[in-house]
Amino acid sequence: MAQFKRVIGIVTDSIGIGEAPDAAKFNDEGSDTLGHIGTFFKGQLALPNWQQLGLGNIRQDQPIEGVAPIAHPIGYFGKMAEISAGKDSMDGHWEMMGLPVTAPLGFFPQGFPEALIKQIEDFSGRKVIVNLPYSGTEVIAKYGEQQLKTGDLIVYTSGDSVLQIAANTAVIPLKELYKICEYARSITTDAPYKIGRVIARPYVGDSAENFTRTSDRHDYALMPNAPTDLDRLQAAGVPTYGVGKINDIFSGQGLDDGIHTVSNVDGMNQTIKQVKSDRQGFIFTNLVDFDAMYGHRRNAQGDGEALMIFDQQLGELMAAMQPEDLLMITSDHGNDPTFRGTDHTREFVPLVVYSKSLPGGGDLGIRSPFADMGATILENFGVAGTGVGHSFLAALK
Ligand SMILES: O=P(O)(O)O[C@H]1O[C@H](CO)[C@@H](O)[C@H]1O
Ligand SMILES: [Mn+2]
Ligand SMILES: [Mn+2]
Repeated sequence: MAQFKRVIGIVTDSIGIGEAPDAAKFNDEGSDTLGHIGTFFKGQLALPNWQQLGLGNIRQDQPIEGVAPIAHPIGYFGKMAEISAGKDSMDGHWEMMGLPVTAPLGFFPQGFPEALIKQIEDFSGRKVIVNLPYSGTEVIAKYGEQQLKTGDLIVYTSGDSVLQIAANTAVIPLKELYKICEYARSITTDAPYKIGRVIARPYVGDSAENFTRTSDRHDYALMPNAPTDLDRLQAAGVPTYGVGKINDIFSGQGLDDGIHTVSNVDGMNQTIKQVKSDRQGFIFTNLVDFDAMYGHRRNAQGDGEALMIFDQQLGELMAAMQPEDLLMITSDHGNDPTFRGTDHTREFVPLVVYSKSLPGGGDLGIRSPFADMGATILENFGVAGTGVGHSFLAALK
């Protein structure tokens, strides 16, 4: 018998809580997404619901401005350290579900090899331009007008193992962009490429002043190379449901069902809707706006505002929860909006856990790997794991 009938896992994408022990390896010493957003807001960051659950108690020694530790948190709190070789969403989410990505994926900081570009050109009949690491909004601001005239493909990468193709849908229709990305995915899964994700980046607009990316972004991740905890849950008959980009990150593996979303607000509304329904099992939600709209854009104001909106919706979610529900909120990596560059940052991620049927107040300490989350969910549903993570179910008392 499951202790909790439902588990709701929410990933606030890219909200780290201070440099990880191995941050130096990533040149990310000093990064601190939540801490620096707090400082930026000069005490005006207010996350009362998350704080009630224990968010501020994770960092008693170095409090987050506006999110002080409280005497009696109603949830359990801790932070998690990643062991995967990369600091991308795929690494983070797979690791949460018991599959750390230990073999490094392909990185092409100087751009992709000519041979690969040529294959994409031959397949698409379009020329490839840029082929360098770039911020996705900057690359379309700079090359979008050229693309409008020529129909060339804007290929770019980042500090992650990603091949991204930006296309103005007025000259490269969405369906065509997806086809090209599917092709690019099919030729980059193995060595020497082994690219974590191919990402379709459609946008609209007729000049650099108004180019806007659309929510038709599509991520083509590598297939998990081994079963994840999602597969184990599914095989045991525990229903699994993904909200937001969860389905893309796992290439649908181990997910019975799910829904794509257009924003954080939509993602939370969809999650609340499921919680209010008679859905059972595991609901896994990713909220990507923190990352795509604010973290990579180094927009601390926007990031903090989005956190406060999330917190209000968290209040709604908590109100909708039943006593037999267990909520876990964590993140997949950092993306400090005050840090140099525009890439993810190697940080601890916050972990808070809550159920109406539990007294709360417990310190879960530092958990590593992220797979402790999946191990806890498996133990709850009585499903065997591989021993990669360590369940903290017994600490929830
Ligand atoms: O700058 P944009 O296009 O948002 O891309 C960012 O989004 C990618 C996927 O999260 C990251 O690797 C980074 O490149
Ligand atoms: Mn992410
Ligand atoms: Mn990102």
